[in-house]
Formats: sequence, structure tokens, C-alpha cells
Amino acid sequence: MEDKILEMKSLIDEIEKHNYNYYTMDSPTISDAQYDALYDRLVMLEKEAGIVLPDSPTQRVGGIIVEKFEKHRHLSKLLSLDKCQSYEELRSWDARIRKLLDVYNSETGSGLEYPDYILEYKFDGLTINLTYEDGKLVQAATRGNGEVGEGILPQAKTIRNIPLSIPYRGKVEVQGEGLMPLSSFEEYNRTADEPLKNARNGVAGALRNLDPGVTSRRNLVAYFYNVNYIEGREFSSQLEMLDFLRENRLPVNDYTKSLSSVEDVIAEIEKVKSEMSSLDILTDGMVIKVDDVFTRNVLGFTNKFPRWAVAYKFEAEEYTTTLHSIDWNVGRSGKVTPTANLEPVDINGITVKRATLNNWDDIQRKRVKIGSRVWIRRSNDVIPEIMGAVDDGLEHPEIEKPTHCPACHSELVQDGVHIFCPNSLSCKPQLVSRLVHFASRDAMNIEGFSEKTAEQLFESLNLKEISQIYELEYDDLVKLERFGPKKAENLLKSIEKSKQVELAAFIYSLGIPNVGQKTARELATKFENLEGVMMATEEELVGIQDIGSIVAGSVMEFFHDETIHESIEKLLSEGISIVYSRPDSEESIFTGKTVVLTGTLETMGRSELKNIIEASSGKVSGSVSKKTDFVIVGESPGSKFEKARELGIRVIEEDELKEILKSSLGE
Ligand SMILES: NC(=O)c1ccc[n+]([C@@H]2O[C@H](COP(=O)([O-])OP(=O)(O)OC[C@H]3O[C@@H](n4cnc5c(N)ncnc54)[C@H](O)[C@@H]3O)[C@@H](O)[C@H]2O)c1
Ligand SMILES: [Zn+2]
Repeated sequence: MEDKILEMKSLIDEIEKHNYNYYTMDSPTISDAQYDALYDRLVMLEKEAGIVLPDSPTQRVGGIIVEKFEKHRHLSKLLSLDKCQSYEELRSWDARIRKLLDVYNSETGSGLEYPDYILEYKFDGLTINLTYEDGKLVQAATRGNGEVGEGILPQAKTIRNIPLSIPYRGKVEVQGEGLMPLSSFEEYNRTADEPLKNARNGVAGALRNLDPGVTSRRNLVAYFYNVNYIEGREFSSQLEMLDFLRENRLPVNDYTKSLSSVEDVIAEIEKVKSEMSSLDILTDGMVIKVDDVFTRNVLGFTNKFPRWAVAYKFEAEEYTTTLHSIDWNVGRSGKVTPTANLEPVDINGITVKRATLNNWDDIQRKRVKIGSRVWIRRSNDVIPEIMGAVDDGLEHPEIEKPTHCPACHSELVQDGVHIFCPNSLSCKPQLVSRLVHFASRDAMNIEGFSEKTAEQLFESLNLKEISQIYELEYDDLVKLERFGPKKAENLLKSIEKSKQVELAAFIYSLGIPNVGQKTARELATKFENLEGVMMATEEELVGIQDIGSIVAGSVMEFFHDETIHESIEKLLSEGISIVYSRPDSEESIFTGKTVVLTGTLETMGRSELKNIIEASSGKVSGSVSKKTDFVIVGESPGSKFEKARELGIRVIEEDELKEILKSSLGE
């Protein structure tokens, strides 16, 4: 008995910790199946011991409500659902209901019939409870702890199929589920700088985000399935309730099935199960509800679940396998990250041999060791993630934290939770992936520049700096292995072609940390020229829709670096010319004029200024003559400055230049 209570206490602590991670932080650290195993064990112990400790999670719904949201007390408690995972359990649930009704009938002398069941999808998203008053949407809330939820009205309003007003005038609360369609999820991840792990995290993170702009960009949908509270109206069945929802233009999923026995329910589940994977929304099972409301009232509730409904959960798409070893790899930014080598396991026809772990802290937190059995979750075709280790009671060797770079053996440095190889100048994987990124299709688009090519250039031609790509010569290339005259020529041609580049692609090619293609495009649209991006202030940056302080910080820090300025300058002097696609930015005071540059400008390189002037059809000339219209003067100018004064040519100093550029580029 003592032992049981001790185990219950430790399970309660552990489950509470997972509840917090799951419901409050939206970032579970173990799989649902693992969680359910802990939970079921606790339920079993409570049954065996006949004791329920006062703080047991089996007596409560949901998680902790965070302060940052306004609180909303639900007009009627939002419950969880009892669950079953096999048809056997489903049959006993049905038998229990029939027994309860038999007892009711014999005690009251009524002739209540065995119920019809309504089958619905079990949507796997985040519960939303909407409050309408006088036909107006006045609140939206999460389930929270069942009694009090978090007010997320501005966030919910971004969901396009939620009506802001309904015909029904009485006070009403309707319950449904917010979901991120898989198509939105894929679309989002295609361009996101920080991809979402799965659609469920996508919706929870979006609705519980203080910035409704974030919610809006995730393109969520919602489906409603319950009238939780209503004034001035009663329903006699679930079907009638669903009709009410539809009449009030609340989105109700097309799938609802009415069935008259548990065997019919099972047959129907078998049928829909096979079609589930083609749905655009996540479902993790089916919900079976007694249709008749009077019968529901007879059956009643436990403190956590209605007795008249149950969730049939599909087997989770989670698998276990053995972790053999960890590879540490160096990325473009020098970040050293772990990849696990696994005993191959088949997941829906795909053989999985490798999985990610985020960093060393993540390995510790998940208690993953060499030889552990680990849970992996397939997250929409990307390389699967390790969710945690199975506690098998065995001692396994720890995974060691690397101290030296696996590629160049430099001593590693820790920055926050990540470790980095500081040798950015000659650490091969860093350079190779930087070259590959630079040449990639969405960046400079140098056709035929593969990873293999980058490695060859690094190894055989000692190519260490990106600008050296533009100094490659036919004679160098042709003698490389796997290269012949044709291939050498083609590569040179595509290198030449890449010199005309759009601003967004050029920004992307620089590989600024946290700046993906999408952010690069936004920067290009906002600033319209490279100089603007390089000089951007924090205020200007965070003013852009999708840019927060982290990305803004990355951009500023990147351009703060003198060596970055030099390498950009080098690229431009190799003949890279940025195509400014905004047509009206071409008209400026330089249009049709001849300009001479002298001295050093603080804020931009010469080649860049030359590009800007040429983009507005101006000409840059090397010497001052009577034909010169302007002389732009920087720090320590040469004799051209004097000549300009002699000839009375208009001199533009840097401060004035900035003003001109700002106004001519339509700031
Ligand atoms: N991995 C973890 O750390 C962790 C932690 C806590 C919870 N969990 C997971 O969450 C589960 C428990 O969560 P829960 O209490 O939210 O229960 P649940 O998600 O299993 O089911 C109840 C909820 O289903 C929703 N639902 C979807 N479709 C519905 C429909 N058609 N009709 C009625 N309701 C519908 C409702 O919002 C309801 O509140 C656990 O079994 C576990 O899988 C995981
Ligand atoms: Zn290194």
C-alpha cells in the first residue's frame, strides 16, 4: 500500500509536468502514447488502492491558464472525453450504458430505449468555446481547466469560417475545435524560417499567441460540434443541435453518422478509418455520442467526462526503435547538431534510419542514451523527431557532449542551448554549405553547382570565399575530376548568368541567420535596396509584418560585421548587379545624369551606389569634366572634389545623399 501511494505521488508529479508542457507550453516532451500509459497506470493504481490523492490529475480537466490572457469563465463546464482504444473497450462502454438504462427503467418504471449513437470525427486541434450575446461574438476562449479558459477573441476572429454575428439572439456558448489544415501547414512550412513541428502544435501555438497576426498567417479553420450553454432554447438531440449550429452559419463538419447499435458503430469506424489519412485536417479518432438528450441526462457525468460520450482513439503514429549512435554535424552557421542513427523501422512504408534531436539539452531532457529504445514520431514527411526514451530500467551509456568540431577539430563554443564551431573561415562543412546555399535555386540560382561541386572547389581549388566563385576560370575547372570541357563551360555560363540577381534572392543568398526566403522577400519589398536593408534600424525591422525582435536582431548583427560589408563589396565588384524590380524607383535625380564618386562613404560601398545610380539610368564616370552633373563626396576625397569645386559642379555629401535616396526610393 505504502509503495502504491509513493508510486501514485511520483506519477502525479510526472503527469502534472507533462500537462504543463502540453497544455500550457504547447510543447510536449513525450509522446501521447507514453503520456496515456502513465495516466492509465495512475488510474489503475487509484482503482486498486481505492484511494485518489487530492491533487490527482485524473480528477481534473486540462491545464494551467496563463496570466497573459484575459480569463473567461465558461457558462457551463467544458469536459474532457473518456477514451477507449479497442473495440472491446467500446463494447463494454455500450454495455455499461445499457445497464445504467436498465437500472433507470426498473427504478422509475419508464421504458427508455437503448440509444442511437452519433458518430463524429475526433478533431485533433485546440478546443474553442465561443460566446454570442445578442447575436454578436463577444468572447472566444480555450478550454483551460474546464471551468476557466483563456480569452482569445482577437485570435479566433482571424479564423475566417467563424461568424462574427449569428441570427440567434439569446446568450449561447458553442464548443468546437480550431485546426490547422494540413494544406495550410505544408504551405506555411514551405516558406517559414522556423518550420512548425506538426499541425496540432501549429494551431495551439497560433491561438495561444498574443499576436493575432501570427494566428492569421496560419490559415486556421474551425468546426463546431456542441452547444454548451443556451438561453431560451432546448435541444432534444445531437442532430438537432448540429442543425442549430448550421442555421447559425457556424461551421459544422460534413461528416456525422447516426447508427443504432455498437456493432454498426464499429463497422462504420472500420470504414472511415481507411479514409482518414486523405482528410485535410488532423483527427485522432472518432467520438461516439448518445443522440437523445433526455437519455444523456439520465446517464449524467463523472467529474471529468460525460457518461454518454466516448472517444475511440486510433493507434498513434508513434513507433519505438533502438538508438545506435549520434552523429554531430556542422551546419552553415557553424551550429553543431545531433542526428540519431536508429535501428531501421518501417513507418507507413517508409524506412526510417535517422531522426533529429535538437541539441544536447534536448538529449538530456528526453533522457536519450546510446542503446536506449526511443519513441519517434513521424511529422509530415520531414525527418522524424525523437520524442523521448522508453524507461527500460537498464543502464545505458550517456551521449557525450562534443568538445571539438567533428570536421575541423576546433574547440567548440556554447551559445545558449547550442554549440558552435567558431572556425567559420576554413571549417569544410560550414564553407561547403554556405557555397551550396549561395548557389541554390532560390538564392543566386547557379545551375549545376551541386554539393559535390562545392566540395571539389573547396578541396582542389582551395575556394574559401564566396566571391571567388566569380573568379573561377575554365582552365581551373576543366582539370577537375568529373569535369570536362562541356561541364566547365556550362558552369561558367550559369555563374555568369547569376550575376543579374533580384534583391530578395541576393539577400537570401547572404545566409543571414533566421532570414529565410520569405523574410528576404519582405526585406526587399520594404527597403527596396540593399543599402536600406544594411542600415535598417530595429524599429524599421520590427515594423515589418512577420519580423519580430529575434529576426531583427539577426539582421542587424549580421550587417554590423565589417567582414560582411567587405564580402558584399567584393561580390558587387565581381560584377553582381542587383535588379531592382520596383519600376518607379528608377526615376531619381540621377536619371540621365553623369555622376562621379570620390572618397569613402560610410554607409555603402561604391559598387552598391553605382548600382543604384545605374538602376535609375544614371551614368557613373571616373573623372570630373564639364559634362559631370554631380560629384558625390565621401570621407577624405581626392582631387576630383577640388576639380568639381573649380568647375562649379554640384557636390553631394553623404548626409544629403541619404536624404535623396530615401525620397527618390519612395520612403
Ligand atoms: N504528450 C503529453 O505530454 C500530453 C500531455 C497531456 C495530454 N496529452 C494528450 O491529451 C489527451 C488528453 O487530452 P484531453 O483531456 O484534451 O482529451 P482529448 O483530447 O483526448 O479529448 C477531449 C477533447 O476532444 C475534443 N473533441 C474533438 N472532436 C470532438 C467531437 N467531435 N466531440 C466532442 N469533443 C471533441 C474536445 O475538445 C474535447 O475536450 C491525452 O490522452 C494525451 O493523448 C498528452
Ligand atoms: Zn569546424
